[in-house]
Amino acid sequence: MTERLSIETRKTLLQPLFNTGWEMVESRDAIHKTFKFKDFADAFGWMTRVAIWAEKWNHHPEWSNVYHRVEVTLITHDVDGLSSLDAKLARKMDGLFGAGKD
Ligand SMILES: C[C@H](O)[C@H](O)[C@H]1CNC2=NC(N)=NC(=O)C2=N1
Repeated sequence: MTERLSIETRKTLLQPLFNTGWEMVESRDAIHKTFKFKDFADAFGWMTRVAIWAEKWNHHPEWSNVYHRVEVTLITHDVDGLSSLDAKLARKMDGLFGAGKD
């Protein structure tokens, strides 16, 4: 069962993400990050890799792409707020982003 993050869990799960550039969205219990790539092919390649994990975990990002930039918002719609699934997907996105550039 998916639950909204407690105050305590927010500290342990969200703080490391804030350190990598994720931010709370104003007026919504969600997190946002802008990922910037070398070009469109890198951006779309990353989105494709993320999409496979999103499907596997049945947890999907709100995102948009313009050329080499991808804007991502993560929220758990079922609970209208942040759950551990958002932290898990955010970590995966950061990991795949780091893996894409040497
Ligand atoms: C029925 C299905 O399990 C739900 O709609 C899933 C699909 N993907 C989802 N993705 C996100 N981000 N939040 C959800 O609550 C969610 N729910």
